[in-house]
Amino acid sequence: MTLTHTLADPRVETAISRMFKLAEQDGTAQAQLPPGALDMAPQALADAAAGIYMPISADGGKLLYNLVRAIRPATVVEFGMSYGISTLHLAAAVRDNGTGRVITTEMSKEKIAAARRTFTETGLDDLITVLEGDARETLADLEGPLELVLLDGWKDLCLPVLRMLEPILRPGALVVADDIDQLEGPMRPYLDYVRDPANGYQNVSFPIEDGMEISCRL
Ligand SMILES: C[S@@+](CC[C@H](N)C(=O)[O-])C[C@H]1O[C@@H](n2cnc3c(N)ncnc32)[C@H](O)[C@@H]1O
Repeated sequence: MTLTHTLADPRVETAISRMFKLAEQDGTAQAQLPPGALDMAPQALADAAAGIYMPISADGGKLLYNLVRAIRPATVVEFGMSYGISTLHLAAAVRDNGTGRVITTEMSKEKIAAARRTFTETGLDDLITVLEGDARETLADLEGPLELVLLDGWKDLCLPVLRMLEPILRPGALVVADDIDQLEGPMRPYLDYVRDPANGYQNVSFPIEDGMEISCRL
């Protein structure tokens, strides 16, 4: 007997491959960012980077799918949706769990419009709530407990967003942060925080492409 899963659903597989293919042009789009773009305010940077996918890696997506399958969270929260590649992996796992939902956040209107179309095309839209605007505001009143959080927005905001969600993380919750190798500089305050035993996390750096830090709330 062959068991199947939602990542193998042709609608989902096609959308993910299409977006990974388009993301191969990220380097060209990135070169068009104005000088000093990384010093821009979060919204201005999001608007300037609207053409850039910046996705998790293919293996990172599979890891997220497996984590969600194993944990069976009632709510998955994502900081930084972009065009929704990671969101589709999370939602596919929620679909296969038969329970749960994904709450994701994005501040680029262009990306939100495109991602909504993709979520509808893939039939996963009923599981995904897109919160539009700055995650530091849109996630501020979220109700817990949270069992799985993906942090993939602007790197300097990962720590503030984690600190905001920390009171509603349930013991054993996993927090996954992407790009810890490639963007080690901007991620430094976040990594220093979660790796300090005084702050209540058990960590592992997972060697997938640009590196993912997986932190378990104690
Ligand atoms: C690295 S990309 C996310 C990639 C996505 N997780 C994926 O795998 O396809 C980061 C995204 O986070 C968004 N973002 C950054 N800071 C944000 C904030 N404060 N609130 C909401 N979205 C934010 C950016 O606009 C950008 O699209």
